[in-house]
Amino acid sequence: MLTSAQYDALNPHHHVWVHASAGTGKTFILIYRILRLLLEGARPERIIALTFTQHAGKEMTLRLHKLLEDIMRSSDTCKSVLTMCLGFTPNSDQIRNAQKLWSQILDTSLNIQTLHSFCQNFLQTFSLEAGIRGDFKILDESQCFNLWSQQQETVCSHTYCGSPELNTVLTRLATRYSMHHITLHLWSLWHRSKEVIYPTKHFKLCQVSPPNLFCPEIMEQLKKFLDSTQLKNLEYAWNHPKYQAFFFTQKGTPRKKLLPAKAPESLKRWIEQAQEDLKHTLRQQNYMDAWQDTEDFCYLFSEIYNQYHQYKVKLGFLDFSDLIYKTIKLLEDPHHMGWIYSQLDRKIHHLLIDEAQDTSPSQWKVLELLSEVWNGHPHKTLFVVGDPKQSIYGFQGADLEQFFRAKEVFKLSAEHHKIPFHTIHLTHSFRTYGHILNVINCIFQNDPSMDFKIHTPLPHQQEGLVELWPMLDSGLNKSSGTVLAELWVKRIRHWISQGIILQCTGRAVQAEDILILISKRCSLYEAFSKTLNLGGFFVRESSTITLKDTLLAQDILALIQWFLAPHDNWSLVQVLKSPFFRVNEEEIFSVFAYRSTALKTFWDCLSSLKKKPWSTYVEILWQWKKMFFESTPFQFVQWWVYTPWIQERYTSWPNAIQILDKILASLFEFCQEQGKGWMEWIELFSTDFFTFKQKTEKGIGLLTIHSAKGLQSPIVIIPDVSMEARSKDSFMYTQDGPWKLGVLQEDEDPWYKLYTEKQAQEARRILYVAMTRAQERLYCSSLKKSAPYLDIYKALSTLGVSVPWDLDHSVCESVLRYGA
Ligand SMILES: Nc1ncnc2c1ncn2[C@@H]1O[C@H](COP(=O)(O)OP(=O)(O)OP(=O)(O)O)[C@@H](O)[C@H]1O
Repeated sequence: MLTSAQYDALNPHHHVWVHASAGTGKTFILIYRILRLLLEGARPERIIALTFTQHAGKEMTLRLHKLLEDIMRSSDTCKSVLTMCLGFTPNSDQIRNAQKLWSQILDTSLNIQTLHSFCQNFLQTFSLEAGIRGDFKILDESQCFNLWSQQQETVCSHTYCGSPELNTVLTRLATRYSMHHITLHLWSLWHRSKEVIYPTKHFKLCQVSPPNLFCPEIMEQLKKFLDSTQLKNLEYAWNHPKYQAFFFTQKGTPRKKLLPAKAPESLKRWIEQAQEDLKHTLRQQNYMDAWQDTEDFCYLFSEIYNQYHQYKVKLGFLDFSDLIYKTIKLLEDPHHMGWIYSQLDRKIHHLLIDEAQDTSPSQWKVLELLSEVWNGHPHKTLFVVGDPKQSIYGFQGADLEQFFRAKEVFKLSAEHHKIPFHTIHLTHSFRTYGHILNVINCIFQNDPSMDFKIHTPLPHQQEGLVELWPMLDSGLNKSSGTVLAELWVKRIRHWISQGIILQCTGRAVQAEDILILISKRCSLYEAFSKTLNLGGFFVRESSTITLKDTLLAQDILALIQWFLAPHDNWSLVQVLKSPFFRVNEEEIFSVFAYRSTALKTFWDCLSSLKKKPWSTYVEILWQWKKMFFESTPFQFVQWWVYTPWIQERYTSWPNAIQILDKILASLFEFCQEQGKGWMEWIELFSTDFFTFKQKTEKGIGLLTIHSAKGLQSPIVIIPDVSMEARSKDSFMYTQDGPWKLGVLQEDEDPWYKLYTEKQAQEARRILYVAMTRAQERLYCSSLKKSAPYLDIYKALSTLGVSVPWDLDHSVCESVLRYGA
C-alpha cells in the first residue's frame, strides 16, 4: 500500500519535488514513478534517472528489473502492483501492456546513472562541439591525486623554471608547513577547483592593517616586577614569541590571576590593558597570516594546476570535475546551443533526480541548464527527491542552500509555463519502529536548521527499543575506545547466545542483523575492527585497499622484477617464499649451499638442482619466463592467471579475484597506449594509483556513517554519538574566495562563524543519518559528554526509564532504556 503522499508523488503529469525523511520510501517511490511513466507510455530510453553513486544506480536498476519481471511472471502480482500505483483496478489491456514492459526494457536500456556518467556520455556524443577527443579517458580520484602529486613534485623541484615569486612563495610555505601538509592543503583546494575557485584566478583578500606591537612600557614594568618577586618561571613573559602563551590560555582566552594578589594594582591594570591590546594585535596578526598563507597556497595551486591541466589534455584525460565543467560550458555555448538542445529535446523526456540534497552548486547548474528541455513542454516531467536532513557531503561541495534555491528556480519556471509543480513531504517511516522515531522527533524537532517534520511510524508497527549507555570511567588504563569495543562485543555475544528474537525478522539475532556506525575511520573504528575479529566475529567492512599493499600484488611484482632483472636474487627468493611455491627459509638456505664460483646467481643455483620439487619449480619458472618475453603485459598476466599451477594456489589469498581483476584491468588500459611496457607499469604500480573496494557480505557490519547512507539494519549501534562533520577542507570558502583555516580562528569573524555553524549543522545531520538506519533497536554510547549525548540523554530521561547496567558489575551507573 502507498501512503497518500507517496501516491501523489507518482502522478506522471506533474513536476514533483519530494522532501522525504529517512526510511519513507525515497528509492521505493523513484522506482514506482519510473513504472508509472512506463505505464503511461514513456519510452524507457527517454527516462533519465540520476543517482548519487554508481552503486545506487545499479541497485535501482536491479530493483526495477525485479519489479517488472514479477509483473511479467504473474498476472495477480501485476494486478495488485497496478492497482496500488494507478489507484484503481486495471483492465485486461492495461495488465497485458504492463506485462510487456519487461521485454521492452530488455531491448532498450534504461538510463539510470550518475550525473557524472550522464555528462561523460553527453561529452562523448558532442565531443566535436566540446573540442575534446571522443576517446577521452576518465581519471578517478586516486589517479587524479597521483597525477597531481607528480606535478606538485615537478613544480617544487629545483629544476623547475618558475618565476622568482614562486621561489619566494615556496620558501615562505616551507618555513610554515611540512611538505605533507602542503600537499594536503593543495589537494583540498583541488577538490573545490571547479566549484568555488577558478585556478587561473588569483584571489586578493581584503587588506588588513599591520599589527600593533605590544606596548614596551608595560613590558618594562612587568620585567621589573618579576625581577623583584623572583618569579623566575615567568621570565619568558618578555620574550616576544611567548606573549601568547603567557597572557592567554591554549584556547586563546585571557589568563586570569596572572599576578599574585600582592602585586600593585597599577600593574594589574597594566596587565589587563596589555591583554586587551595583545588580543587585538594577535587578531590582526592572524588575519595577516591567513591572508599570506591563502595567497601563497593559491599561487602555488595555480602553478601546479596549469601543469596538471596540460598533462591531462596531452594524454586525453578528463577528471570528474571536468565532466561537469565542460558540460556546463557546452550547454551555455551560443554557437552550439541550438543543435545540442534539439538533440536533447528528443532524448530526454523525463528526468528523475535522487539524493538531491547532496548535489553541488556546479551540478545544480548542469541540471538547471538541462531543464531548458522541459520549459513549456506539457508532457515532459521533472522529479526530484531529497532529504535536506541527510545532506552530509559538504566536503564534496554539497550545498543545502542550493537545494532550496534550485527548488524555487524549477518551481518558478514550471509556474511560468503553467505546468503543475507539487511539493510533497514524506514523513511516514516504513523502516523504523515507533520508539526510535519518538526519540528522533524529540532530538531534532526544535532544530531550526533541520527543516524537520514529525516522523510517524506505520500504524501497527511494533515499538522497538532505544538504549543509552552511561559514560565510561575516564580513569581506565586501556584506551577508552578498546574498552568500549570490548563491552559492545560482550553485549553482542550475549544477544546471540541468548537467542533474543527480533520482531522485524521473526527470528533470533544473527551477526548480520547488527550494524556498528562510526563517524569516520579513526582509532575507535580500528578498536572495533580489532576487537570484533579477536572475538571471533566476521566483520563486514567497506574499505579501500591500495593494490600495492596487498601481498598477492607484491608477490606478482617480485616475479615481474625477477623476469626483468634475473640477477635480482631477492625478488626470486620472494617469489619462491610466496604462496606460488611456499618454500621456507631453511630450504632457501639449502639451495644457497650449492653455490659455487661458477653459479653466480640464485637462479643459477636453482637451475643446477636436478631433484624434485626444485626441478619442477625451475620448469614452471622457465615456462612463465618464456611466455613473459613472448607476449604483451596484458596477455602474459591473462595467461598466467589461468595456468593450473596458479589456479590451484591463488584461491587461498584474501581478495585474490579483485586484485587479479584490478591488475588485468590496469594492464589492459596500459597496453592500449603506444610505447608503454612493464617498466612504466611498475612505476605507476609502486604508487597509490590502483585501489579497489574490499567486499565482504558475512558478519557484523562496521561502517562509517557516510558509507551506510541508504542502508538499514534491525540493530544499530552508535558507539560514539559525538559527531564531527567530515571536512577535508583546509580552507573555508567565502564570497571573496578561499581563506586558509587553522590560522584564522576568530569567533568574531563572520565567515568563520558561518563556517563553524555549517560544520555543526552537518554534524547534526550525520547523527540523524546514523540513528535513522535502525529498524528495531538503537543503541548509543559516547566517549565524551558532547551535545548529542546530552540530547539523547534528555530525550530518554523524559521518555524512558533508568535500568541497572546488566553487563559489567564494576560499572555502578545505570542505562537509560526506552522500550522493552
Ligand atoms: N509504500 C510502501 N509499502 C511498503 N514498503 C515500503 C513502502 N515505501 C517504502 N517501503 C519500504 O521501506 C523501506 C525504506 O524505503 P527506502 O529505502 O526507499 O527509504 P529511503 O527514503 O530511500 O531511505 P533513506 O532516506 O534512508 O535512504 C524499504 O524496505 C522499502 O521497501
